Amino acid sequence: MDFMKPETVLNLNNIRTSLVRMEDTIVFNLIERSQFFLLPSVYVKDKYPIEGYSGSFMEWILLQTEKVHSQVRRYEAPDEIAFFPDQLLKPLLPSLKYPPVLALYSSEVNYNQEILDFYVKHIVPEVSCGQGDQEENSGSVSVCDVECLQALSRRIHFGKFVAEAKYRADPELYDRLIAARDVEGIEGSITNSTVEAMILERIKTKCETFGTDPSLKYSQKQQLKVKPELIVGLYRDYVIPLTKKVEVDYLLRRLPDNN
Ligand SMILES: C=C(O[C@@H]1C=C(C(=O)O)C=C[C@H]1O)C(=O)O
Repeated sequence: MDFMKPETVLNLNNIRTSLVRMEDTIVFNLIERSQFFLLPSVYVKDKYPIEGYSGSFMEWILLQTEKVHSQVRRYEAPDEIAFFPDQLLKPLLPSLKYPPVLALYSSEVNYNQEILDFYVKHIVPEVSCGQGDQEENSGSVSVCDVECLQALSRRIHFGKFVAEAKYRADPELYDRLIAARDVEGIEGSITNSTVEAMILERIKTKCETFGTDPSLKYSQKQQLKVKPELIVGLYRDYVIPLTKKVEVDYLLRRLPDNN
């Protein structure tokens, strides 16, 4: 997606194509995480004492990753939103002048804390290969978790582009729904059940495809690396509902004069 071209960025078909591509990243990252045990220690606050820091080891790695990535201006991009926006560093690279596509308040629509919570509480226990706290994997698991979280965050917050594209397609409708604070009306208007069903079916196929070793003969029964119904369930119960929450939140503030 070329974020320098507003007409490209706000084309709903282009946005949906980007969301399809993000499925690959999310499925592959969750397959990676499925190699490891639960490792609850990396999620326990102050389990690993770090001077001047209070929090879990995994969140420390996430914070340090965001600091490094902010220095290559990752969080200047409109499709990237940090888990620790107040602790980012000044970019070392010159700023890119992204054309304004989203509303000025867009960066305030940040669901990363909710994403972090459901990832640790619901996704890790389901995706990890079993109970276990092998300390030697603490670093690998934390790095893997950061990849998963960043991919989920980008996908869910892409809902802002979906919302902006839908608003521009029918500003009168949304101005009326927003003025009436009709949350249900907005939810109903942004929901496309056909697209959602296609996404869940495609996720199932991708898990079955990416989760097998193509070099093995079909006759050899293969243990899938990750249960397709598990990732489908995560998309159905968390990823899509959170994306829609982002859309609704973004739209509830999207009045004609605040773009
Ligand atoms: C993203 C869109 O908006 C909604 C959210 C979807 C999702 O999170 O996958 C899919 C369809 C819609 O219900 C869209 O219309 O493509």
